[in-house]
Order: sequence, then structure tokens, then C-alpha cells
Amino acid sequence: MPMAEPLLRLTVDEKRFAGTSILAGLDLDITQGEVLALVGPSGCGKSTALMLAAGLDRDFDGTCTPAPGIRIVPHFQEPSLLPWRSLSDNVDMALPPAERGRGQARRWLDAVELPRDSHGQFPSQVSLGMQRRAALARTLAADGDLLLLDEPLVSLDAALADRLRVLLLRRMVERQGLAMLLVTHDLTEAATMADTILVLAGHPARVVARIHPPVPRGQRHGEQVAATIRHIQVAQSSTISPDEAAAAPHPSAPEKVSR
Ligand SMILES: Nc1ncnc2c1ncn2[C@@H]1O[C@H](COP(=O)(O)OP(=O)(O)OP(=O)(O)O)[C@@H](O)[C@H]1O
Repeated sequence: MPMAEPLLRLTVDEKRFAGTSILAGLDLDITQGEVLALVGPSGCGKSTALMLAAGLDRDFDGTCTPAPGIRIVPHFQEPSLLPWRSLSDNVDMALPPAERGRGQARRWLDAVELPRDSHGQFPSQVSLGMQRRAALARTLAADGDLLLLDEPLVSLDAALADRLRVLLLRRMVERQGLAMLLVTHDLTEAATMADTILVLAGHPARVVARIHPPVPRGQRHGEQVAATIRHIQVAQSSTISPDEAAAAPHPSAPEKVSR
């Protein structure tokens, strides 16, 4: 069977800020239906990579090639809601035109567990965590082909973040072919949700490992998640060889680790 064309191909030979090299060796393909996580320590360049993938920063050595006609929806760490619109209106505006004004916005705000009495409030009237949830509702409402998610669940309490992870995965099932690039420093999130995990490390950062957990996303629990996290951590300790990374303990089938 021929390989599906990627929805997005990003190759970064080098990205500099003010003469300082931040990224030097990142290449990724995101295919339909895939959750690809980009993990790495704070400040290593994950958000920068997402801006490049979104086509919002073109000042780098490399290429960013989206498939023709696809709808890419970026989701930033800071919720960029329109301050003069209610939460509900912010979400409504993101819906496909045929679905606007029909209560779908409320459905998405319910899905991210925002109480009904907050739906009509302006962003400045609700907490930052509530703004983040409204922004997530807006991103999901936008009906994209590829969501670029920068720490979408950061600072939410653990139980809520777990439920919203389930919501994101459920959306992947509902909206066949939807793909996500998930930037996160939360290794549990990556190990739970991703089909492919790219591990960034070093200064400037480069991809030091690509991990394909053997158990399908959403079905990994306990020891399987812990084993994937150990693989990421082993890969991040940059001096070890690929063989050592592959030899980290695993629950059943060995994960595929390539460099
Ligand atoms: N516009 C900019 N101008 C100059 N330096 C920048 C700019 N944006 C980011 N940087 C620097 O690039 C580096 C990577 O930042 P980036 O935000 O991409 O990291 P990150 O991995 O997403 O971090 P975090 O996990 O803390 O969000 C940091 O050293 C940051 O200070």
C-alpha cells in the first residue's frame, strides 16, 4: 500500500534568533490521523518549531510544506481570544459558516467543562485557566485537518487535563483523518497520546530520537506509559547510543527508537 502523503512536512536545518542558533536538525512529517508529539526541556525550541510549522515564521533555513488545501489550526500557549467577544462568540466565529449561530459553540464550551454561566462572559471576566479551555474549545470547533497544539493543557488541574486528553483523542476518532502536532514538556501527555514522539535535546536543539510506542494511543496505561517515558528520558540524556536507548526496559514489544 502506498504511504499516505504527509499533511505537513517540516525540515529545519537551522533556526536562529539574533544570531544564536536555537534549532539545528528537525525534520518531521505529519500524516492523516496521526498524533505527533514534540517533547524537550523548557526553552529548547518547541514553540519556535510550532511557529515554523504554522508558517507564521519563515525566517529559517529549511522548508515547510503543507499539503495543498489543508486547513491548519494553530493553538498557542497563551489563549488569544478576542477580548471584545464573549467566550461563546469566540468559539462560534471559529465554526464552519454553516454551523454558526446554532448552539454548536455551547456544545464545545460544555465539552471543555466551562460552566454555562461563563459562556456569555468576556475573556477578561474569567480565569486564565477558563480562557485556556475556551481557546481549546475554539480550536476544536474550527474543524481543521491539522491542529498545531502548543501545551494545550498546561496549568489545568491533573484530573481535568486527563479528561480533556480523552476529549482530544475522542475528536480524533470522530473527525477521521484529523492530525495533531502536540508540543509538550509533559512526558506523560506525550506517552499517553502520541503515535510518534520526537525528542528534542541539545544546544542548539536537534531531534535525538523518534519513538513509536507499540501499544496504540489511548490504550496505554500504567507500565506502558512509564516505559515510554523512560525511553524519552534515556534519549534525552544525549551521550547514550541508539542501542542503549532501545535497550531501556519495556512491558511487552520493544518500542521502535530511531535516530
Ligand atoms: N522572538 C524571539 N526572539 C528571540 N529569542 C526567542 C524568541 N522566541 C523564542 N526565543 C528563544 O528561543 C529559545 C526557544 O524558545 P521556545 O519558546 O521555542 O522554547 P520552548 O521549548 O517552547 O520553551 P517552553 O517549553 O518553556 O515553552 C529560547 O531561548 C527563547 O528565549
